[in-house]
Amino acid sequence: MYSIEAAIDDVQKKIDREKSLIQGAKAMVDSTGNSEVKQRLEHKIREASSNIDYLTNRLNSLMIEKNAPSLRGIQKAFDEKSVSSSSMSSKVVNGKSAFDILLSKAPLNEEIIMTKMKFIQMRLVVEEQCLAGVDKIVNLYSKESKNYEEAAAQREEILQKTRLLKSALKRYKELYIPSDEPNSTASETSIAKNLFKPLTGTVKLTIHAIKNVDHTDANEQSHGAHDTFLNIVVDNRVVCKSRTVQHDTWNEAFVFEMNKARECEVVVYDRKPDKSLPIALLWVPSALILDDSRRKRNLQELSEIDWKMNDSDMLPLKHSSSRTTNASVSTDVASNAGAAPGGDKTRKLLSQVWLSLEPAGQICVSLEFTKKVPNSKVISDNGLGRQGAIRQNKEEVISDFLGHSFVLRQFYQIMRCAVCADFLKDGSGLQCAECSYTCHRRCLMKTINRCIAKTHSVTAPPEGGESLKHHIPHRFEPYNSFSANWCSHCGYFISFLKKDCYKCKECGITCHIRCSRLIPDLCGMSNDMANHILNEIRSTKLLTSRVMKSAASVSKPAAPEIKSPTPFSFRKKSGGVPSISQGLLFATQQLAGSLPEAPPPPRPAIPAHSPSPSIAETLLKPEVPDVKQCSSPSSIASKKGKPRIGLDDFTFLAVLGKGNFGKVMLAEYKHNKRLYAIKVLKKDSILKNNELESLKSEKRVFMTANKEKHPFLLNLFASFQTGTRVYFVMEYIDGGDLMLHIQREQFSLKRAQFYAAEVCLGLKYFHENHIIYRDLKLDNILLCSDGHIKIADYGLCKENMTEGKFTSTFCGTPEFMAPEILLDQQYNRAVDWWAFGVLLYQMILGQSPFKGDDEEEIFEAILNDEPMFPIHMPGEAVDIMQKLLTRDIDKRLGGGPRDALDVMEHPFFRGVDWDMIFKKQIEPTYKPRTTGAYDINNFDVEFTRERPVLTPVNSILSKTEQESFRGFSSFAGSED
Ligand SMILES: Nc1ncnc2c1ncn2[C@@H]1O[C@H](COP(=O)(O)OP(=O)(O)OP(=O)(O)O)[C@@H](O)[C@H]1O
Repeated sequence: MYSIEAAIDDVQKKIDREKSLIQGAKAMVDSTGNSEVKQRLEHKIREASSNIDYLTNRLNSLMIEKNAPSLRGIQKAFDEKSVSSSSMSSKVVNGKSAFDILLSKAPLNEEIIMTKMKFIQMRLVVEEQCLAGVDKIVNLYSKESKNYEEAAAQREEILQKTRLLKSALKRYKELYIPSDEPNSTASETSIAKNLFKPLTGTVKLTIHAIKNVDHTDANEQSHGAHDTFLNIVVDNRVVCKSRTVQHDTWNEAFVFEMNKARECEVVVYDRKPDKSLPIALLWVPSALILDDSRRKRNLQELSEIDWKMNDSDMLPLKHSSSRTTNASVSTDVASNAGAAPGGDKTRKLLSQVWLSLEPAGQICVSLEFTKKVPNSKVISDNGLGRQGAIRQNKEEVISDFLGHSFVLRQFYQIMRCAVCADFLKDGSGLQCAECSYTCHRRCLMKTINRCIAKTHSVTAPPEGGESLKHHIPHRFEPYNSFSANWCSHCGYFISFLKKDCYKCKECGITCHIRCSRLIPDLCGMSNDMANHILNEIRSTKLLTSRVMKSAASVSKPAAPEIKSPTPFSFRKKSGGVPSISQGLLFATQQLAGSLPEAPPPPRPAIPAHSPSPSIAETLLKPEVPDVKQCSSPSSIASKKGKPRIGLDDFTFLAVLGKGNFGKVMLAEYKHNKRLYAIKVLKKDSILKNNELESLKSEKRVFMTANKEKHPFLLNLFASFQTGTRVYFVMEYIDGGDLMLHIQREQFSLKRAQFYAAEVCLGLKYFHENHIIYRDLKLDNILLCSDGHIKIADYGLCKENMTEGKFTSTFCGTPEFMAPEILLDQQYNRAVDWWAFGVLLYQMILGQSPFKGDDEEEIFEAILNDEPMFPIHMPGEAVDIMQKLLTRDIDKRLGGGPRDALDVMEHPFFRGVDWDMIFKKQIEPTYKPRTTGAYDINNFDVEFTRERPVLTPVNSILSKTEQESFRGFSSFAGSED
């Protein structure tokens, strides 16, 4: 149990210890004549003094906690306030580097101690794994063989490294002081969480020198000369060796490739005639390089921006730009992006910086990194640019076993199998999508826990199956420790000192408190033993049933043998895991079984409506027409007398836009010459990407928008389909989207506020109708000719999201995705308010709050960086953005039960008459210029220069697949 008195006592003892260390060292300094020994002792004195500083700080806060706990709250509130009110406060702006954790001069704090302990623990685990491997080799060969010798030497090296690491760990443990504040020190950085993120690129590492290391022969006689060399190790493979030097100075550069590598290590050796052993090491997990590379990029970009004020307008300008109009911002940005073909960019991460070696010493290095980003992942624009939305299909369930829905996952942490307690060596394993139970693929069949999501008891038997009747409950009690522990259920590393860990007093297993209810009551029984007993039960049962059967066969003729159902099933496809499309096909076949047979398809009609009929003819000829599609203008009226609509009724005039999912074209309705925007989606890609349900949902959301003719939501005129495509016929908004307009000119604060108010009402309506929009961005806000806006693109909407309901699909447009989506957590409508914050930031400041060269960097920025605001920006504007861009959903503006109302009441919207906004009675400050209905100047030339034709689709859909689109077509409210 934590007691402040005990903690104070503990810190005091630690301070005294450091003081006596200093005294001892000082006495030795006076008595030695060896300059190197002197230098090392002096370093030890400095180190102990810095430890005393840290410990004294901790002692002071403990005293406050003891004597005036109320002051602590005030202090905390003050700290928080000073962070939020400082508009320039940001990890990026402060220039904080991910390498700070390794800097030799970094003043100690709890975060550094915790992270270092985690680093060392992880490294120890890796060494442990290597040792196990080497041990196998040692046992395999005879003592005389060369392989044996090599393996034995390697073994000794690993043992020495382990000794060094353990001694470092001991040092940090001695400095650690427990705190009662929940999660005070345990808030892990993203680096600590994703230690094993793979990294691909080229590293240039220059080693300048080392100092203060414990050389093996540091005695009076050596006079500072040692034969020392370094190895650079990437994922346990030596990639570079340095030359041997005598005075710890190299100035040697090493260039090496990291290919999906997870760690890089510099190991310092003292060369000896018989064997050379490591004396110090530096461990750099890939996550550090990735994180620092991203921060450096953002710093560089920020340094190029000059925040200027112009009345109420904030204009971020680029130094390099001698622009007179805002339009050149986007040109600048675009050319900057173009400078990185293939996504390769070299970043100088460290320049002659001293980092800490473990267990003692420092190393001076310079580090450059050129990240290799696959072309497909490069974000083409550093500033504001179009970005398609992404939707990740749900991970494929590859096995249903004991109620678990196992998906194959790749982890970026060291994970432990819940069955055999061994590590997931290559980071891949099975995890239940429902309860997070994690195991090796090979251990699946040895699992004995049932998924609690499906039953109330973890050991309940499967239907007709066997179960263990043992109930020996674990005796769990809260546990805090420095040692590396993994959860016996979900397999994740248990964060140090997070007060969410249990350890069984009897058998010693550890788990998260939240996972403890999922662990079966089999204290003291190994998984192997449990399986053994289960097998015994099974064979006894089988034997008994055979005996019974043979007794019965004396009187009855033998019945055919019925195979007992297997308790698990792998969903198989030829050659392994089934594909999503196979799964879908299966689903649609199932669905088809419940649908009435469709009439045989009529002969395809050749449309005569396209601006280039010859192309259209060739394109459309092979199509299997829609079962309900009208084939000629005369068929506008259906059997029921309701009008029908089809491809023949439109003339395509121009391409207006393209997204990740479809293409939007301007089309003229032949019957009244009215213009519509038609979104065209290919059926085969809908099926291939498992997006049938979202297509249907998109249409239902259109219906919801149509229902009230909401002023700020795009309405649907009709929908129809051909054999290969589906079409949404939408009202045409001729002013273009806000992405185009912001690239033309910066919005004034007033203009941004006006658009934000209208968007806010659109979101409010969606949320009231239990829809989360999930794709708010400038590209999806269209500007009408009267200057008002309409929200478009309902492709990512999630319906039925009543209050308190959560969902989990990973989707959105990278720069706008809320942290909870990125963290794979369950999320709710608050994600729309996060995106609203990003949108507001972009509209007001003309750039994104979270930037990166690729998706990965953007995601890291969203999870770690604080957005920056110009110093002169009005307080309410900063405040609303900070409140919307709050990572904690419960604290996020709009995240509460009052939803939009809280946003509408924020001082940023002070003076806004929401009723007048809704009735469009506020005159917009800006109206897009158009010369007439057919003017497409408000659309990106990137799209409008394309020919408005439908490209050929080669695939032919089966009847069942066609059937799955039944019900899509509708016109003026009528369904097919
Ligand atoms: N009704 C419309 N009137 C005018 N232009 C439109 C209309 N609907 C869409 N657009 C234009 O087409 C572009 C792409 O449309 P949309 O966002 O619906 O496609 P998408 O494939 O779903 O895109 P994303 O990948 O962003 O989800 C829009 O950014 C806009 O410029």
